[in-house]
Amino acid sequence: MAGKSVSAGSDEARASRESAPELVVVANRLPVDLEKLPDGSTRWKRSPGGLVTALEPVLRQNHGAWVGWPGVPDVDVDPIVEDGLSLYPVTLSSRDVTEYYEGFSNGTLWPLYHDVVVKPIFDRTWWNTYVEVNRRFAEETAAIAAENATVWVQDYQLQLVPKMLRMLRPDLTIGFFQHIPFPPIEIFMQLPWRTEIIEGLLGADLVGFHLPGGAQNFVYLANRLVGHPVSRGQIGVRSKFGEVQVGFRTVRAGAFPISIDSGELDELSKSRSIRQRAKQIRQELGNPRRIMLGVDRLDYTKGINIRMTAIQELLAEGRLDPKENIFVQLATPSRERVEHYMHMRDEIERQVGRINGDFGEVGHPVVHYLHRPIPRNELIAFFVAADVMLVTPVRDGMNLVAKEYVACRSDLGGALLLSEFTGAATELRQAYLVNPHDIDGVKDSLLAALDQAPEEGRKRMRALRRQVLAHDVNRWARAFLNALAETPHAGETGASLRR
Ligand SMILES: O=P(O)(O)OC[C@H]1O[C@H](O[C@H]2O[C@H](CO)[C@@H](O)[C@H](O)[C@H]2O)[C@H](O)[C@@H](O)[C@@H]1O
Ligand SMILES: Cc1cn([C@@H]2O[C@H](COP(=O)(O)OP(=O)(O)O)[C@@H](O)[C@H]2O)c(=O)[nH]c1=O
Repeated sequence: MAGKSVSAGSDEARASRESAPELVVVANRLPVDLEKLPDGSTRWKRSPGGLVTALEPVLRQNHGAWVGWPGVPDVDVDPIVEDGLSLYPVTLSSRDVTEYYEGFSNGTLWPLYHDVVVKPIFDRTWWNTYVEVNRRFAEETAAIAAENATVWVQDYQLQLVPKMLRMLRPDLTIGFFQHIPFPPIEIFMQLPWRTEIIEGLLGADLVGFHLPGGAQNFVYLANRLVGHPVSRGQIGVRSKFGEVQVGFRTVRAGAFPISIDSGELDELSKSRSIRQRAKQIRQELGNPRRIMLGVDRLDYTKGINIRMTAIQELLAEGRLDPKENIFVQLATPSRERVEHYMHMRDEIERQVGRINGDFGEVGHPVVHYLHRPIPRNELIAFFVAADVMLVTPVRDGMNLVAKEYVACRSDLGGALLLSEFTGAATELRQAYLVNPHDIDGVKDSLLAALDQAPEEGRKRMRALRRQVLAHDVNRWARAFLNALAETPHAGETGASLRR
């Protein structure tokens, strides 16, 4: 890759930075994945997940650069410029993928940060590779960013990058955003490398979280684990930031709930082609009275098994008629070589088989389950077609799908069943909010959502849409980047710091 062997501080590197990007996003994945086809050729396809959904439009509008992994191991790809967005691929070996991505990121940090919903694995080899790969991302970024550029590092896979990058390029303004929950102190303290992670994050000027609780946990840990003086007081949403004094630098921590391009989705969902496709989907499903929908990466945090259990029990109790109600679960394959994901898939597919075996008829299954990525327009048509959207994670940083469903319901139809344990639940208060651990509560709320009076449904959806349309992804990015630009420079300390 260009710039690879040039040291960040050399004259050559500085000269090439004159036309270099002023805004650089650094994320584990590029917004596109390289796909290897059976004939040996390759093509690019959109990467899964909400991080890409949120950041891609922002970066395109700002003609920025994106540093990330192209999604397959052992490929060396040249930088690409497409539609004003420059992509700088970082190569990961098969071993890196196993130990840094599947191992430390998704076998250690992911379950630890999601309430230890499955047991995290603490493996020193994985940690060492995590450090090594973080260093590579920092070096790649240091080599391409313009003088005094703004660099925005994303998510739990790259928590050491801010500190490493600051050491390589002290001229940069560095932001970090955590897309998954930042866990309660007692849980975080289990991590053998807890101090290194906090120190890594403290390399940033601004550390962002979806919710004030995450920011608060981080500020507390900066004091407890590293002994830095920190500010007191409650952290607000997009306001009232926490502060950590790191030598002469002030690091701020704040809450910035992420969102979607709601205006675009609203428009698209009203288009003739999407409306027609939504109608066709209902027909293809046999024109049932009511369609329930789930849309997720196949991840054990998403509570897909919980909604299946609720539906199964309601059918068994005769409270849900299998002739009138069908459930569509769209599940994108995710992290398929990680053991807990394999178990989850087996469990869900058993549940699908059992429900259809017990309650389906030939040609009329109750559950329609697709295990593949669904293209964006097709997803939008499903959102328009569905009567109740089921979002039941046991823990989720935000959950953009919940917001997307709302943005697509300009007809004020449909109902959103939403777990209290998603970031989205703090904003979408007029959803049917459920505790996913309380199956009876989930069942009752599901029936209430299915049977809601039309006026009640419209009232709820109107309020939900007001929230989602007013708080879009652009507002999120602007709020974060403006706060980053206003971060006090070295020496300008906050008022009330405590050790
Ligand atoms: O890259 P993968 O391992 O395939 O995973 C996909 C993404 O999943 C996670 O998404 C999170 O970010 C969303 C946007 O902020 C948020 O709504 C959701 O609650 C999170 O789970 C992960 O954090 C990303 O890094 C992954 O790319
Ligand atoms: C299943 C599916 C999803 N999408 C899109 O992916 C993101 C998912 O974001 P969310 O915040 O809900 O969760 P994670 O980031 O995965 O943890 C959302 O924009 C979906 O529309 C998709 O494009 N295709 C799919 O099949």
